[in-house]
Amino acid sequence: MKMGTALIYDEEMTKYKLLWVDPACKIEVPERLTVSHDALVRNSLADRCVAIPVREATDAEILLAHSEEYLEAVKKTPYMTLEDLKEFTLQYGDVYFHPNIYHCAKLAVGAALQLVDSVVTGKVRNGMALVRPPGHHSMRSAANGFCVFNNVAIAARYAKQKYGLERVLIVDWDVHHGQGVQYCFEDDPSVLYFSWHRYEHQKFWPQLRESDYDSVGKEKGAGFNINVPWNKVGMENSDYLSVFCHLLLPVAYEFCPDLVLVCAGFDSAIGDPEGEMCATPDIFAHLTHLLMNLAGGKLCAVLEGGYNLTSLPQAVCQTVQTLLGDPLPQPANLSGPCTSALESLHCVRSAHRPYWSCLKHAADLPTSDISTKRIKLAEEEEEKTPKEEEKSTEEKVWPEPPKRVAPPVRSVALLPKDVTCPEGCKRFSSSEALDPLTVSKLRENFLKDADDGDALTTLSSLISITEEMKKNEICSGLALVRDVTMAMMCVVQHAAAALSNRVLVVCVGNGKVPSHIAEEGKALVVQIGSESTEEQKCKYYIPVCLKKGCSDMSGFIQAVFGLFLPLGYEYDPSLVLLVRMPDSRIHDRMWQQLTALLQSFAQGHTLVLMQEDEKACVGPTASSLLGDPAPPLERLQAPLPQDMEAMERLRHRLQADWKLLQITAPESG
Ligand SMILES: CC(O)(O)CCCCCNCCCN
Ligand SMILES: [Zn+2]
Repeated sequence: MKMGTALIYDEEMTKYKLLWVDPACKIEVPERLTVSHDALVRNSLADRCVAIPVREATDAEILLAHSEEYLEAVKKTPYMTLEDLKEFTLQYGDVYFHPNIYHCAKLAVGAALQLVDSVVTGKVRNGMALVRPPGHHSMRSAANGFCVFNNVAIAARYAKQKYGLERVLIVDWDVHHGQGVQYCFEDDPSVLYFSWHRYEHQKFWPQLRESDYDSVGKEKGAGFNINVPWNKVGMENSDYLSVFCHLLLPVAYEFCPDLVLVCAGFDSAIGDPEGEMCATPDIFAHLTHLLMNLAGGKLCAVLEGGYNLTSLPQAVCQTVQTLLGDPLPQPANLSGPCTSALESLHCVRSAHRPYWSCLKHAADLPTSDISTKRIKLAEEEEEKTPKEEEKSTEEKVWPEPPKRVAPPVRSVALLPKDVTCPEGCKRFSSSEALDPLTVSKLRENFLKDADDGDALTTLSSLISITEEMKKNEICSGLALVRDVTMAMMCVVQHAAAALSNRVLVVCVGNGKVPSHIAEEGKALVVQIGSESTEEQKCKYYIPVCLKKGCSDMSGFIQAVFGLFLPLGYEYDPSLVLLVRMPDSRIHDRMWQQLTALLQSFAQGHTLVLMQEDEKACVGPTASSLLGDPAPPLERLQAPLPQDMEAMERLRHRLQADWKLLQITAPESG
C-alpha cells in the first residue's frame, strides 16, 4: 500500500544568524529555510507530506561522529558574549557561531534521526528534512563551512547501530565536497560515500588534495569513497545525468544499500553564487527518481547548502514532488556532457576500476591525467588575461520548472475479462468507438484475419490509451495481448504518425522486431536479448546482446544504466513502450526496476505490453507503474566480460550519434 513522504521542518532552526561582518559566511541566512518551506506550502506539497516533529539529538547521538571535547566546547557557546563567540569562531574555517546555534544544530541532527526512524520503521516510504546548520563539512573535533554537527554522518551511524543495517549509501549532490563525511567513513566498507563538487584542480574551497578523484577510501574502505571533481564551473543537466548513469547508479546497484541518505545541497543548481553551475532545478527531480528504487525506496534527503533564494526553493520542491511520486518533468537542455566532465568521469571510473565489477572494463587513466593539470593550470592561472566579466550568478535567469500535473488516472489495465484488475489500476474499456478510418486502417494493416473482432478491440483500445496519454488523462498503462509484436507495431505506427510522438520502444527478450518502425527516427527501438540479432541497422534500432539472456541481472542492469537511460534521456520521447517479448526470462525484480526507471521519460507515459499468458506479471508491473518502489535486486555478481566488451563496442560506435553515451573525453579516445 502506498506509504507517505515525511517532511521534517521546524522554524526554530531559522533562529540564528551571522552577528558580525564576515564575507565568507554572509550567504548562510535564515531565509534559506523559510523560502524553501514557504514554497512547499505554496505549491501544496507540504500538506501532502507526513509532518514529523523535530527533536534534539542526545549527547550520545552527537558523539557517534564527534569528540567529547568538541561537544563540550560547543555546549558553552549559548552563554558566550559576542566577543567570546567571535573568538571561539576564529579557530574554525568559514563558519560562525551564535547563542542559539548549538540548539539549532541539535535540532538539525535530531531532524535527520527522526527522518531515519520514520523511513526505516516503514512509517513513511521516504522523506526530506529541511535543516540548518548544514552538516557535511563538520569534522570529529571541528566546525567548518557553516556546519556544526555532521547531520548525515551521524544519521548513517545511527541507522546502522539502531537498526543493524549493513550497508548505507550517502549521495552528496551539494556543490561542495563533504570532507567531514569522507573522513568519517573512509575506512568503512559499510558506508559508500559519493560526492561531486566544484574543485577547479584544487583551487576551489576547501582546496583539499583529498577531494580529488584518487581518494577512493582507505584500507578496508578502499573503493567506498567516490569523489567526482568538477574542474570547471557551468556544469549542466547532461553532466549530472552522465555521472549518475555511467558511475553512481551502476556502483550503487552493485553495492545494494539497505538505506540511501542524500546530502541534499542545492548550491549545485543554476544561480547559486557558490557553485556557479548551470543545472536547472528540475534536474533534482530526476536525480531523486533515479535513487528511489534503491533500498526498496528507503530514501532520506537532508538539506545541506543552497544560497540562491530562487533556485533553492524550486529545487527543494522538485525533490519533494518526486518523493511524493508525481510524474517527472521533461528534462531540459540535454546537450551532452562537456569535455571537462568527461575527463573527470573517466578518471573516477578508472580510479575505481579495481573495486567495482561494473567498472572492470573502464578504460585506463587518460594520458593527460587531469591531476597533473592541477599544478600546470594553477601556474597558468597567474598570467591568464582577466576574462570578460561573466554574468554574475545572481543575474542568471532560467525558466520556472514546468508544472508537474498528475493525470486523473494514474494507470490503466487492458486485460482479458478473467484477469482481475490490480488494486489502484483502472480497467480500460474503450468507451468511445474509434473513428471508422482508424478502424479500417487497423483491419488492413494489422489484422491477419480482418474478422478477428477481439484483436480489433485490443488494438483500438491500445490506440485509445495512447490518445488519452497524449491528453494527459492517463499517466501509464499495461496490456495483456495475444500478439505483442503486432500490438507494438500498431501502437508505434499510430503514435508516431497520428500523434507525432517520439516513441521509445524497449523490447525485452528475443523476437523479430521489424526495424523499419525505427527507420525515420519517429521511434527509437532498443532490444535486449540473448541472440546477437542482425547488426544494428540504423541509428534508431539498437540491439543489445547478453550471452545468458535477460535472466542475467548484472549484465541487464549495466545495459539499463550504460545504454538505455542515456539513450532515453537524449532521445527525450513523449511515449515509452515497454514490450515483454515471449519467454524473455527476465526476473520480476529486474522487470520492476526497468518499469520504474523508464518512468524517467515522457512524464511517466509508459505503456507496457505483455503476452496474454503472463498473468503473473500483471501485479508486479502495476505496482511499479503506480509508483511503488521496485524491490531491491540481490547483490549482483560480476557481469560477463564478453557482454561488457560487446556493450563497450556498441557504446563506442553509437556515441558519435548519442552524446550521453560518452564516458571519456573526445581526444582521449
Ligand atoms: C553546506 C555547504 O557545503 O553548502 C557549505 C559551504 C561552505 C562554503 C564556505 N566558503 C564560502 C566562501 C564564500 N564565497
Ligand atoms: Zn555546499
